[in-house]
Amino acid sequence: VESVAQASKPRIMILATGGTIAGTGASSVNSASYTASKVAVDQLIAGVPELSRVAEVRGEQVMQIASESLTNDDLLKLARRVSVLSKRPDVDGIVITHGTDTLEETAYFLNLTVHTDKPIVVVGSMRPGTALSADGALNLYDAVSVAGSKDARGKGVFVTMNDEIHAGRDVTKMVNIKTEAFKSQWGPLGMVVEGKNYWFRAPIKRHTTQSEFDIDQIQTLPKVEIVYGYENAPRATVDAVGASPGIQAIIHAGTGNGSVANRIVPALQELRAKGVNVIRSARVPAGFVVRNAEQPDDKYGWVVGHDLNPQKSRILSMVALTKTRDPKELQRIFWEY
Ligand SMILES: NC(=O)CC[C@H](N)C(=O)O
Repeated sequence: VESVAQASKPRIMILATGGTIAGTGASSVNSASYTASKVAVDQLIAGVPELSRVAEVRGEQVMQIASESLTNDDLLKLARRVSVLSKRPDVDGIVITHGTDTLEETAYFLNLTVHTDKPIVVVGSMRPGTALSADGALNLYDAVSVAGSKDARGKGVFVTMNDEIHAGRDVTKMVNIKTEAFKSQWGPLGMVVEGKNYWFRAPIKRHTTQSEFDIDQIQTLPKVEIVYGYENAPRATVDAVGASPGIQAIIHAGTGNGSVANRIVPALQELRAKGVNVIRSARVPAGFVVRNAEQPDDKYGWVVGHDLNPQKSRILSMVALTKTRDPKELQRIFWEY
């Protein structure tokens, strides 16, 4: 009877990439100063024996880095591994442990490019495992329970932090220091309590199996950079970034409703004339950029980033540019994903 019960448990792969969830501090009171990306995946799993209550887990160390140092090559490597594992009949779901600083970018990239119905959950922590009230163990337990849940199938990529289940597309790191670091402006999808999932909503934007993008067909990612808007910002920054060899799009992290300083508008227009796409996003952490408000996007051939923040706008632009450089098509993609 015991072995039958064992066999019926979902089989979850845990891919470890580093971050605070794999961090260690000098003492239990070091919640903020510690070294990230130290603990190996087997040790992480051994530290949470409760995982065996909800799943049969296996671990794999894909990399061991702080997420602020993640490159496009790292992202492609991780996504390809997730894609391969998601096709295996002995894998029911995938959990990725990750540093929290750029976790939202990785989660959105996987959401856009991995073709699977199987749950993929990206998870991190705000305190290292050595700290008082460390949050990584419960976050990981929650992630594994979501990855093994039938209710989570076909809903794209998730992030589980602080008992909440967030859509990888919507979630962003809003607060540093605190364990309630991750928020979605449209709300979380659900919660995990004692390993049980409670769902309240589902994502509406295209993802995973419904996506026109597929990691198995993406060889490289085009260069897309971000420039920040602020009082007295010079056009020289835009010019310098625009002169970067091979650049295909520039994300303008504008003020307010994606507004652009009068001295920067001509710099962006010149780049557009050279074939570089201009995406208007905003530095404001919530709301969304309205097309043709603040700037005449139709007239300039610019694209608006919808409700995606600058870093997520960069992820979607890179993925979209693997298929098209037409700003009308790019805008359609920004509405749909
Ligand atoms: N809380 C964290 O995971 C931050 C640690 C590190 N800066 C990273 O993003 O990997």
